Amino acid sequence: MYTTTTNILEFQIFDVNSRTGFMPFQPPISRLPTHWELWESLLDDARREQLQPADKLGITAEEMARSERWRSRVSQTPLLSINDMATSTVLLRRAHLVLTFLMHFYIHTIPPDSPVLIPRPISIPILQVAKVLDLPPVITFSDTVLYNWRWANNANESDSSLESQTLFTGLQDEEVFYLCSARIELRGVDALNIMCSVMDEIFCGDEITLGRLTTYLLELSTVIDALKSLLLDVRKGCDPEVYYNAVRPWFRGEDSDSYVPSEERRKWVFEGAEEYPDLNMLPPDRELSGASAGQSSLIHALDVFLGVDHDRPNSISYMKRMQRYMPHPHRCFLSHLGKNPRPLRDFVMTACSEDTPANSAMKEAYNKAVSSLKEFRDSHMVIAGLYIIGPARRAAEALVHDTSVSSSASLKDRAITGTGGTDLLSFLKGVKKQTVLTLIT
Ligand code: HEM
Repeated sequence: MYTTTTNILEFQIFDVNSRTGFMPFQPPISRLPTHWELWESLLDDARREQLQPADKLGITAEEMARSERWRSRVSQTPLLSINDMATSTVLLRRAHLVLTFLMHFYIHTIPPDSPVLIPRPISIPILQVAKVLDLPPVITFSDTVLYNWRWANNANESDSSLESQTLFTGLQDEEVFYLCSARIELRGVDALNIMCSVMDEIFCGDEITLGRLTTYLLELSTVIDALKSLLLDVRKGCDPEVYYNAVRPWFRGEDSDSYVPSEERRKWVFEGAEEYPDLNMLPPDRELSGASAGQSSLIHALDVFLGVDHDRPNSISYMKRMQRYMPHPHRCFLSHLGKNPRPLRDFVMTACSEDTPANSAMKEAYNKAVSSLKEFRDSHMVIAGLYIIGPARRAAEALVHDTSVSSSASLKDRAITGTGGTDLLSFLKGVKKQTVLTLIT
């Protein structure tokens, strides 16, 4: 039997809140209880000591030595049990955040020519926590954004008073970057509620449905326009060079150095994982991508709802892959939304077979919402150019002029030819093209 996806109770099943959307209604905890204090204090140390990524251009011997001392402390930390948190989602989420921040500090401070071996005090608990949460053992959008905020100074619940809880660098640029996404998630709640109303309307399908649908779709377009403005606001406090050179390096995944051939990329080895065969929750292809707002369930929900199809015939699409990095209930929400037996686009197409003013108005409103999503993606491409492609080119040029022995000739060649810029642009263009193809002509 058809059940509507739309009421608040169903939202709750999928851990979606009618006021905060994919962000939890209560701010996440900012520190684990004393039993796991060792993890929190190692993270405090990493930030206090301002550890630097080992491949930072011009890193000093003193900075490398400081990182090495910190890594040695991590390796000597006792292995803490997660048994006492296994039934608490709130604790598990903070544990995933703390352990993945520790893990990324650990990995990215290892000299570029040394293997990546994640020591047991981190590898075992992160695999255990990731298994219970059904998340990969790598930093995700949920760690940096969804479960990483609080209201500033206990202020009112207004999105302008948000703060991040945990940062790699302590820089304002990093916080602005995370909060840009957080504000989009909160503003997007209106879009989720409109989706509910639209689906209810289609379900009822009475005479005044078309008029109401038209109004809702125009509202949706306005909300998506607001998301675009919030995205562009990232430029107000996040400097592109700082983002690219100081912030982004920390949340790179195993596959992030796209200019390095995959067979030459360093594998991340989780020490002791073979002793826990039931922990084998890594995706079959061992993919461990870094955190990305491409993992935002909100944008995926807009795609699914409007009928933007990213699926590919013979391979799993980027968007599908990113869903593995979303909290399990949100992944289920998207899947549920995708199974809606009365998809909006089909409904509009069917209605449009009959040429009436009401049908035309609805089609126009639908196309306006899709166009707003396309324009969001246009702006996103501008941002990607500003924050990644430009700084990547400049970093590659600096590397070429770097005379230090640490930068090998082949690395310099690769960096200049393959900053990922061409791939990135053609990928983002492809996603945009799918959005444009969704318009109903
Ligand atoms: C400075 C800000 C941003 C930069 C530099 C940036 C960069 C990128 C990059 C490089 C990708 C390609 C895939 C990847 O590496 O994961 C990507 C994909 C994506 N990003 Fe962003 N992004 C930013 C902000 C955002 C925000 C705030 C959102 C929305 C919450 C967002 C949503 C997406 C989505 C949905 C994709 C998948 C492709 C698409 O749907 O067009 N991004 N982003």
